[in-house]
Amino acid sequence: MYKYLNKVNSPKDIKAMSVEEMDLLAKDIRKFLVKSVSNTGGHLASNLGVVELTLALHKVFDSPEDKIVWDVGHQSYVHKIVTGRKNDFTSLRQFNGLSGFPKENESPHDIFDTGHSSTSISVATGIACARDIKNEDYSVISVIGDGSITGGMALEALNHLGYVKKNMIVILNDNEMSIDKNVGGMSRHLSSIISNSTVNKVKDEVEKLLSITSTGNAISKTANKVKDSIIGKFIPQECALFDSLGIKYYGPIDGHNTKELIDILIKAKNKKGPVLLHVITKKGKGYKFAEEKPDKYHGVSKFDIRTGVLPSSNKSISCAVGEKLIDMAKKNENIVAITAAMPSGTGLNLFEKVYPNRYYDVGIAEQHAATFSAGLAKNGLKPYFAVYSSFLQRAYDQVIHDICITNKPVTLLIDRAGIVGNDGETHHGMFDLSYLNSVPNITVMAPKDTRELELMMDLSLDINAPVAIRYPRGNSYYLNKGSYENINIGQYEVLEEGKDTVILAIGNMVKHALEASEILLNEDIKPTIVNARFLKPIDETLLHKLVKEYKNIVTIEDNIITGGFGSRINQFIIDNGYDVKVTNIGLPETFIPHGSPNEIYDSIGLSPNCIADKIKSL
Ligand SMILES: Cc1ncc(C[n+]2csc(CCOP(=O)(O)OP(=O)(O)O)c2C)c(N)n1
Ligand SMILES: CC(=O)[C@@H](O)[C@H](O)COP(=O)(O)O
Ligand SMILES: [Mg+2]
Repeated sequence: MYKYLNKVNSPKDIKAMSVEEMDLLAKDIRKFLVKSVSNTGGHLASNLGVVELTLALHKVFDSPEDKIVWDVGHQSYVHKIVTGRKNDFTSLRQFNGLSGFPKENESPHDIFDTGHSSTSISVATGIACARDIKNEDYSVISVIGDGSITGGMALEALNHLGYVKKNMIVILNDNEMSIDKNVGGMSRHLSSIISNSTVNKVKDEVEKLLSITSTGNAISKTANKVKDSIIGKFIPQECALFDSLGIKYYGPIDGHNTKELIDILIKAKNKKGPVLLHVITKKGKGYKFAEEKPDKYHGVSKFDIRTGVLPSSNKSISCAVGEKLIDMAKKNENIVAITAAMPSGTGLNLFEKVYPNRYYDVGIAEQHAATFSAGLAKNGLKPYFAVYSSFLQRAYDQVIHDICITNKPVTLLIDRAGIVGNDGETHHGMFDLSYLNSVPNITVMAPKDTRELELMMDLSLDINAPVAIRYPRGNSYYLNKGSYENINIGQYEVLEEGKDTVILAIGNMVKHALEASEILLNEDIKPTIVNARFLKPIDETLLHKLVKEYKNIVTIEDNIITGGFGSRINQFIIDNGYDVKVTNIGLPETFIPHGSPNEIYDSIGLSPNCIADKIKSL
C-alpha cells in the first residue's frame, strides 16, 4: 500500500525520483486522496487533476525558497501531502485539524493564505517585485485555474505583471471547469486554443500514424518517444491575448505528462520576464465518478469510494431559494437571476433550467455581477443576485456606489451567511450585517426559517430599492413558530412571552434562542423571545415598549458583534436615552477557523447551551 507515497516526506524525496517513479507516486497519491477525502469530505476533483503538475513543480523548484502561490487553494492537497503533512489528512477540515486551504501558519511551504479566488497573480507579482528590490534570487510561481483567471483581480494582475515584466511564472491550470461549467469569453478563447492548437493537431496526426505503424510494444515505446520529441518542439504557441500583455505564452501542455511538464518548467524557470504556461488537466482525473461528474466532486462530504455514492441530503435553503425565485418569475416577467460562478451552490441552477434567457452566470466576478445587476435594474428589470456572503465582500464598493447610491431595486440573496463550517475563516459569512449596516437606502433582513425566507422574497418584490436577505448554509428548516402571514417592512414578531429578559434574535439565531429558552425552563427562567427580522429598518415601536418593560436586553446574531445587529440596537438605546442593561451575543472580532458549525458555535459561545448559560448569568 502506498509504496511510493511512503517514500515521500518532503519535496527533496521527489527530486530523487525518476519520471517513471513520479508516475507511480502520482497513482499512490490519487488513491490516498480518494480514500482520505471519502472519510473527511473536502475538495476532491480539483486535487485529482493537479497531481502530476504539483509533483513536477516540486521536482523543478525548491519550495519554500521558490514561492508557489496557489489560487483559491482548494487544489493544494497534493502540495500538502508532499510537504510533510500527509499524516494530518485524517483531520482535514476538522475542528483543530488540517486546513483545506494553504495556511502560512501551517507550513513554510504555504506561501500565502487563500480561499477566495483570483488573488495568486497579484500576490506573486508583489513577491517578485519585492524580491527584485531586495536583490534576492528565487522563482515565483502562481498556479491559477481557468475559472479563477476570469476574476477581475487576476486580469488586473496580468495587466500589471506584463508591464513590470518581472521574472515570474503563471501556470494556468485549465480543466475547462469552474465549480460548474466554466463560462465567458476568456473560457471560450482558452478552449479554442486547445482545440485549434498545432500541438494537438500534430499529436492527433502522430497518434494516427503510430496506430498504423506500430505493431509491437517495443516499437510503440520508441514511437512514443519520437512523438514526445516532435510535440515538444511545437511549444510555445502564440497567444495574442497574453503575448500582447507582455507575458510569453507557452502551451497547451499536457498536464498529466510528467516529462513534458518537467521540461517546460525547466525552460520557464530560465526564461527572462513573465511567462504563462497553459497546462491542460482533467478535473477528477483517475477516479471514475469524479471524472464523470467533476461538479458533484468539486467539494464533497464523506462518500462511498466503491459506488461513488454521495450521501443524500435534505433540501438545502439555497435550493428553496432557487425554487421560490422560479415561482416568482412565473408571475413577474421582469425578474432575472444573476450568479458569479455559483449556480449549484446558490440554487440558481434550478432557475437556469426554467428561464435560461433570464439567467446570467458572469463567472467569478462578484464586482461585475453587482454593477451588472444595477444596469439591469436601470433598464426596468428586477434583478436577484444570489451570492455567498464572504464573496460579496469583493463587491462592497459596487453595492454602495452602483446599487445603493443610485437606489436601484436590486435584491442581494446573501447565501452562506454566518458560520459555514469546514471551509473556515476565508468562507464564514460573518461580516455582512456589519458592512451593510451603515449603507443608506438598503433594507436588510434575515429570516427565522425557510418559510419566512420565502415571505421575505415576496416582500422584496414590493420594495423599489435595494434589498438584502441573508440566510445560512444548510438544509431548509421550519420552526412552526409565530406568524407566517405577509411581513411588513421593519416589523419584528414576539415568539414567546416571558419576563425580566428579552432576547432579540436575528435570522438563524432565532432557532438558537428558542432552544436556549427550552434549556432555561429547567432553571425556571423564561425570557421573552423576539424574532428581529430586520437589521434595518428596526421595529422602533416594539423596541420602545420592550426597553421600558425589561431589565435585560439581549441581542443574538450569527455575525461579528462589532457593527452588526447588536450595535444597531445599542445605538437605538443610546439615541433614545434609555438606561437598560444590554448584552450583545455574536461572533467575536477574530477570524474563526474551520470545523463543524456546532463545534464552532460551542467554542465561541453561540450554541443554545452557551446562550442559556449567558442568560442564566444575567
Ligand atoms: C471570490 C470567489 N468567488 C467564488 C469562489 C468559489 N469558488 C471556489 S473554487 C471555484 C472554481 C474555480 O475554478 P478554477 O479556478 O478553474 O479551479 P478548478 O476547481 O477547476 O481547479 C469557485 C467558483 C471563491 N472561492 N472565491
Ligand atoms: C473553494 C470554494 O470556495 C468553494 O468550493 C466552496 O468551498 C464551496 O462551498 P459550499 O460547499 O458551501 O458550496
Ligand atoms: Mg478549472
